[in-house]
Amino acid sequence: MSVEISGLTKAFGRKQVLQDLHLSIEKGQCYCLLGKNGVGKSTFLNCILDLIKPDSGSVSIFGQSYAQHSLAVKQKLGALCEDNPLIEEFTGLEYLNFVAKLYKLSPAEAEERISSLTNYFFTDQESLQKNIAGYSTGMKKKVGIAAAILHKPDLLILDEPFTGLDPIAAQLLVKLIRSYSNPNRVVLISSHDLNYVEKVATHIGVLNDGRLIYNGSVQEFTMNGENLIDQALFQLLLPHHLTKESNIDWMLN
Ligand SMILES: Nc1ncnc2c1ncn2[C@@H]1O[C@H](COP(=O)(O)OP(=O)(O)OP(=O)(O)O)[C@@H](O)[C@H]1O
Repeated sequence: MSVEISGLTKAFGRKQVLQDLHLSIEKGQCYCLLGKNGVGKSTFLNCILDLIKPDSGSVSIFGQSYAQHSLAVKQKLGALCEDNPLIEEFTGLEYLNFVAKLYKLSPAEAEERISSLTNYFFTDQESLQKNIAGYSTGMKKKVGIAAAILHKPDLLILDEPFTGLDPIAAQLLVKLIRSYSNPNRVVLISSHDLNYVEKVATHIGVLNDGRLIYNGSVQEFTMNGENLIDQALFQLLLPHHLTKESNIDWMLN
């Protein structure tokens, strides 16, 4: 059983963002979705999360669909969305305890998991006692990631998880994603931070013009490590760019 996406299509007005997209992600994979700005990565993840209704197509998560098993499916997934909505009037700790209650964690489980995640991610524990409204973007992101992972979801979806994190926090997140990945779970990430993608991905998907123009293992994508992921991506998306005449010479002098 895996995450199966079949024939997913979505347009906003006249803009066709996703076109008949098919994808199967197996348990054990850390699948990283790449592509240029505005190509539809967040739209795709939001369709998988049932936050956006596709125009057509279906999503099945470990054999279950939202139409038939909405609650059961939602209990199996955890997500960091791109806009990372939190309850800003709460403190970081209040918010995490609130999420723990939503997922019906016992008080002991909640306490253990929240304290381990906050100790892991936050050097400044005092800030967790303050309202989220005053947090920096990176601090909010760390709270969002902790909230997504608290109930140990089988499917963890992280939209741009590295953006806004300082290099220390980003490295900690790499370690956390690697520890979290196991043969019974699926991790699905959208990211532009290819240095970090390189460290966590087992599989790569490249979205362009509404379709997946690449879907396969990292080894295949990088030709067994001959290329870095950014080189492979550049070759795929802009093969002629490097040889084209530069039109930015005006800024040289
Ligand atoms: N609610 C919406 N209404 C209208 N257009 C939308 C909406 N959401 C997204 N779009 C459009 O759909 C396209 C895909 O947006 P999306 O945010 O999915 O791209 P992305 O690949 O995640 O981009 P980025 O890498 O910049 O975050 C864009 O052209 C965007 O303007």
